[in-house]
Amino acid sequence: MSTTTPPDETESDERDSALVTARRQLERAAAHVDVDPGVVERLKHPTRVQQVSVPLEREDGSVEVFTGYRAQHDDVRGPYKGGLRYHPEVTAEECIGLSMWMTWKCAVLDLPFGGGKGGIAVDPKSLSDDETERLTRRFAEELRNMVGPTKDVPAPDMGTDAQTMAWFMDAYSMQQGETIPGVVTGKPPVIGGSYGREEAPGRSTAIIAREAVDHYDRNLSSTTVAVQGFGSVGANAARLLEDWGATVVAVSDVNGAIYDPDGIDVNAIPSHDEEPEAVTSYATDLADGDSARRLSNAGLLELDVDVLIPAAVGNVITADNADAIAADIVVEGANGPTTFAADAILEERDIPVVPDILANAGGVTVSYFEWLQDINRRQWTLERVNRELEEHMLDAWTDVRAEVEDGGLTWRDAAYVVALSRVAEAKETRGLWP
Ligand SMILES: NC(=O)C1=CN([C@@H]2O[C@H](COP(=O)(O)OP(=O)(O)OC[C@H]3O[C@@H](n4cnc5c(N)ncnc54)[C@H](OP(=O)(O)O)[C@@H]3O)[C@@H](O)[C@H]2O)C=CC1
Ligand SMILES: O=C(O)CCC(=O)C(=O)O
Repeated sequence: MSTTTPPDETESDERDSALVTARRQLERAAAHVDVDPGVVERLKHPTRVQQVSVPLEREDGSVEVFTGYRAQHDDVRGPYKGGLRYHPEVTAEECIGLSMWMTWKCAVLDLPFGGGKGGIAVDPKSLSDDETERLTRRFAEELRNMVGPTKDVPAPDMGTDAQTMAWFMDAYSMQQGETIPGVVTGKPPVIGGSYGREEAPGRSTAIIAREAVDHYDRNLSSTTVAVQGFGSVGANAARLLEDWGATVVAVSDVNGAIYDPDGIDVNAIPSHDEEPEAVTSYATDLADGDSARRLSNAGLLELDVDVLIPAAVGNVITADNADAIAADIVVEGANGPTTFAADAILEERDIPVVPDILANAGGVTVSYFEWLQDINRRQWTLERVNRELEEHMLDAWTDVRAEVEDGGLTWRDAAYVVALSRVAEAKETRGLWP
């Protein structure tokens, strides 16, 4: 057993950074794994973090300089892997925490990757398409020495999409003097992207929610679901769960939520990439007599539903509202939606939280399929992608469930135990210490 002391669970702050939360989660899980404490200490820190200035010529001719980051946490199992986020609150500390979660996510899914994450502190809604392209191309130039198909492979995250990846790939390829599709994943299929990547994190969240419902002896057709966020993760998870028979009673965008106890037609609402902020404008467009009503994002989290899927930003379930969560099961579609203190409160209240590093891992799993397709210069069908994704998710679910059932662990601790064991074994086998 590790000699690492589990942290005090009563310490709480909803402003905890992703890094603080990720370190506490690691310390807690390490107490359940026979791992060298030196390895755990090393894994609390990234290998490196690059901060870059990204100058942008705005449409009016002025120049604005944005700050970008790329955090590389660990690569013992393979190249660093993880998304690029465009959001005003991106910081070095957030990228490090998110890169730690990528290390665990890739290990839970047994993918040959380590963890990375990056982004630019910018509001993407304030940029024209041309400005986003110029910003992305310059960011790719600044990161050119860090990234590459065998070194570090970025992908989409909040505020970025397939087009962003296409610009990044093109800028990198032009610098290298040859076309290198495998430098990023999540590209459009016409330039080496994989079918099914865009909906994959939502699909895996839906698969894991379906398995969790079954695990707790419920039937999907009598399951109510509330989903926060209607982007790549939230919209796709909501639509699939509805297709599979669940009743999605609430969804939200940045401005608020809509709620209808009889169910919302989630296919009728554009997702974030189709039309940002469409959920609340859909509510405004509802004809008189429709039963859907407006709710705040905080109100959505407290609905009495079978399954709650936070799929937008981090730190939304905190010590302040964990006592008010009325869902029977929480499935994390977003990265880091539950603070460390909230986790302890939900555990005390017997509300299972199926963690991000398992539930939303479909994104990086299909990124892995895309990387393989790029190396082999051969495209898979959507049917094959979805079939293999389903298999990978069910294998990971089975591995994590075994730790829950055999070890009496929470779902988060169980996922960490699976991941940390694999990372630690790789380090010991390679002789890389710490
Ligand atoms: N994309 C990916 O491949 C993966 C993403 N994730 C994680 O999932 C989460 C969502 O990412 P993704 O779906 O890609 O993001 P998108 O940018 O596609 O969509 C984000 C959604 O969240 C809404 N939103 C933004 N801010 C808030 C807020 N403060 N409160 C409530 N809703 C908000 C947006 O509303 P609006 O339309 O109004 O702007 C939009 O509906 C993030 O935590 C991300 O790290 C995890 C795995 C993979
Ligand atoms: O597809 C990837 O490489 C990573 C996606 C991502 O950033 C995530 O899973 O949080």
